[in-house]
Amino acid sequence: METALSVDHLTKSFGGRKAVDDVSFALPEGAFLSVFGPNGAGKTTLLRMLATLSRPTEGTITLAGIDVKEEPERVREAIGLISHNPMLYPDLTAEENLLLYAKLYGVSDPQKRVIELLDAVGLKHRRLDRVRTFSRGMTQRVSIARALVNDPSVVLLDEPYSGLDPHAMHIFDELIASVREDRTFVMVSHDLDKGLALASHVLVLARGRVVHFGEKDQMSPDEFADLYRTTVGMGVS
Ligand SMILES: Nc1ncnc2c1ncn2[C@@H]1O[C@H](COP(=O)(O)OP(=O)(O)OP(=O)(O)O)[C@@H](O)[C@H]1O
Repeated sequence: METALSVDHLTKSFGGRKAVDDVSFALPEGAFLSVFGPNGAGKTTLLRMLATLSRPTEGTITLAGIDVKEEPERVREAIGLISHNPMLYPDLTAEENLLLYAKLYGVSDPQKRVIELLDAVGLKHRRLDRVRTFSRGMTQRVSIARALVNDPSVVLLDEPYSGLDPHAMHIFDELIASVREDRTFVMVSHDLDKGLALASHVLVLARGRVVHFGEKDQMSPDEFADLYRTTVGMGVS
């Protein structure tokens, strides 16, 4: 199986402090990595480097065979990012926002793709409303549609469940299941149950370092819960 994502000796320093400290792991195509760890462990910093939003201080990231430092534009075409920032224009409608991204990525038949995506996230009926009139959960749903507009091979998710009600969480789970085939996922989550349910691989960080990386099935849920408790006990960095 092809390697979808390879992270080698990755470090990010802010001032003298290492937020991510010598992290290495590799994921095969189609894997779903859940990243866990206490506040300040370096999860978002890691995800931001994968998303080309932050430059590594040391080490390399190879995503879909492309070196992130050398060709960040090509990497951006291969990824979709769902984060706390919805990356939407509040004064544009849901449809206008998605059309903008679809055209930016050169999607063929953008109108059709946008309607499909809005339908998939349960917002087709609100497509002509401005995003500023949406609730947080609805905005999050448009943001999920935005992240999938370019049909990315790697999807990066930072706490995707935050702000979603149980119904929207269910829609999100179904959406992920429906787009999961042939894609690789990296998801930062504080929700152990949700994260483990989706994961094929698990990464636990504390103080920027890898505490555990492996296939989910290498450990029983109880063993994992014990490991996580110990990690959280390592505290905020
Ligand atoms: N732009 C920045 N400038 C300085 N320090 C930063 C910056 N971004 C993150 N840090 C520091 O890096 C460390 C890791 O932060 P990060 O946001 O990656 O943690 P996290 O695991 O995502 O935490 P949380 O679970 O609270 O979201 C923290 O000590 C944080 O203060």
